[in-house]
Amino acid sequence: MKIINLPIKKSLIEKSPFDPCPIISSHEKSLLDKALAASKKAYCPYSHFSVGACVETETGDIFEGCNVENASYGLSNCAERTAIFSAVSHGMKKIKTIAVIADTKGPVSPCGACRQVISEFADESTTIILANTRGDVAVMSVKDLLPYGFSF
Ligand SMILES: O=c1ccn([C@H]2C[C@H](O)[C@@H](CO)O2)c(=O)[nH]1
Ligand SMILES: [Zn+2]
Repeated sequence: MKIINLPIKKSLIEKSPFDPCPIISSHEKSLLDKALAASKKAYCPYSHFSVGACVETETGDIFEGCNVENASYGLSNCAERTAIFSAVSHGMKKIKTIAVIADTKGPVSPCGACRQVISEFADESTTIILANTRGDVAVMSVKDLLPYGFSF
C-alpha cells in the first residue's frame, strides 16, 4: 500500500488537485478526476457528504457513480456500489481500477459493504485508488482494503 500526502495543497477551483502525483499514472489521475466530477452529482440532502467513484473495467470501459441517499436513510447507496452496479449492468466482470474521492481528512475509506462488493469484482491485479479533494492519495490492493474478506 502506498499513501501520499501531497505537500502542495491545490485549490479546489483548479481543474485537478492530483497534478502531479508521483504514485499514480496520468491515466489513473484521469480516473480520479472523473470520480471527482461524479461526486458533484451526489444526491445527499441528508448527510451533505458527496462521494464519487470511477470504475475502469478490464476491457477499458469506464463507469462513474455517486452516492444516492433516501429519506429512509438505510436505503442510501454509496458511490462505489453505484459505479460498480452500473458497470456490472453493462456487462463488466472484473474491476481493473477503482478510484474513489470525498472531502475527507485523509484519503476516503470505503465502508464495509463497499469493501465486500469491490472484492467480488476485484482480483490481486486490481488497483484501488482512494483520495480526498485536497489531493491526498492512497493506492492499494483488495487484500489491503479487505483482509480476510468473505468468499466461498
Ligand atoms: O466510502 C463511502 C462512504 C460514505 N458514502 C456515502 C454514504 C452516505 O450517502 C454518505 C454519508 O455516509 O456518504 C459513500 O458513498 N462512500
Ligand atoms: Zn460504502
